[in-house]
Amino acid sequence: EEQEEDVLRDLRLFLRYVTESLAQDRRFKAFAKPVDTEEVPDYTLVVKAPMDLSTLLTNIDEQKYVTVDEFVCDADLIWKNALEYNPDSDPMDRHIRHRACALRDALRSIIRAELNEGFQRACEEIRASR
Ligand SMILES: CC(=O)c1nc(NC(=O)[C@H]2CNCCN2)sc1-c1cc(O)cc(O)c1
Repeated sequence: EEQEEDVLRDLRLFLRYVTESLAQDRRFKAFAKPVDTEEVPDYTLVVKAPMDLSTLLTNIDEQKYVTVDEFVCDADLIWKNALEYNPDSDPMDRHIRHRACALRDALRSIIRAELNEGFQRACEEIRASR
């Protein structure tokens, strides 16, 4: 009902704030858009569930997420995929891994700093009721 839609609207605002904060950080440029599988043909052989910051924003607009944890599951794919696709000692692999770990930490840090416990619980109760 109305109160639930109010909570879910606030969730979308919060998730856009988190995603835009990451998208503005120059360190995370490589994670901004889907990896171009024409340019990187072996990418889909290694990475089974691609994800990027622009796709997160689309998912938010399409009301895919009812809790912060559901959003974090998708957001975590971005850095997990990068670690998986860049396992080697190659300088470029190491460079991308450092940025993937920075994204992992920035994501958790923004959420911990800005998320109200009661609000997260209200979202989880809506998820449980559906
Ligand atoms: C995001 C990601 O996982 C990624 N990984 C890369 N790894 C490499 O290029 C390593 C792979 N091992 C052999 C030596 N090269 S490039 C790259 C990337 C960077 C962008 O600026 C945009 C984009 O779409 C993808």
